Amino acid sequence: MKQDKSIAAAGSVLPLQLRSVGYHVGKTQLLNGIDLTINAGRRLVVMGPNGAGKSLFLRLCHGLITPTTGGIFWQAHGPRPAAQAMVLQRPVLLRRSVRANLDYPLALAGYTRAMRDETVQKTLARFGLVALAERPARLLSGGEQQRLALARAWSMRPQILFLDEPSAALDPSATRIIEALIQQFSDEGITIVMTSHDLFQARRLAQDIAFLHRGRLIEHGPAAPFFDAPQTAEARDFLGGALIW
Ligand SMILES: Nc1ncnc2c1ncn2[C@@H]1O[C@H](COP(=O)(O)OP(=O)(O)OP(=O)(O)O)[C@@H](O)[C@H]1O
Repeated sequence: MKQDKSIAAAGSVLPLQLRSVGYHVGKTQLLNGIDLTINAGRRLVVMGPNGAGKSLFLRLCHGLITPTTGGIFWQAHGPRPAAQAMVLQRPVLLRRSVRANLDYPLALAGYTRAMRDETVQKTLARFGLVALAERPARLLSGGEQQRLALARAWSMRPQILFLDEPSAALDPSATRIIEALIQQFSDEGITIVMTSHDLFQARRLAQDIAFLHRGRLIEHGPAAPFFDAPQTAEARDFLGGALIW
């Protein structure tokens, strides 16, 4: 089942603009002076050493936390609640069946019973989850749980998907499946913003890179030039394996 691109076209929430965004807790400045525009249809990978602020960046964009300085601006229509979704490294699943995990957010979004049944069935089929539909979601394997989390996010027809280390806890075969799904979402027109520790994964998936270091955005642009000729010493060290925090 393909996403209906006309929905995105009718009321795009993108681009998403971050203007002088900062975030501090107490006296500690965790993110500082971030200016960035996230354009529709791109795959942006946020990179940087441990503690650079990658997860905070995603949480700010998604609206889980609010900048303490600057602002985050969606395109004029404002984000309808389901226009953006976030999937965490360890997905938060309800203590209920796979089917119920898919049904619940659709019910919250006001889908009728008939629409929910149809959407859930199509989503189960699309993500290879039919045989697992009645299983308790929390008993699925790590790879299956992540697939369910992506399926649940996708079923809400988001225009932009934030993924925080979507395959960090997974083995290579589960990682391949998650990467293929991300690529398919992108092909369907969903904008992807994800963090990754894995340089190989970033090379496979990124069209654009945002490189954070100590809470600052120090490189941002197309992926190929970043990997071939990073502009900053920090990015060069990071790519060479020398910069770990
Ligand atoms: N609520 C908070 N209060 C204080 N410090 C925080 C808070 N949230 C995050 N931090 C700190 O902010 C910094 C950035 O955290 P963040 O989780 O964004 O890093 P990250 O780049 O995702 O790191 P990693 O690659 O290790 O996952 C870290 O030093 C973290 O300890």
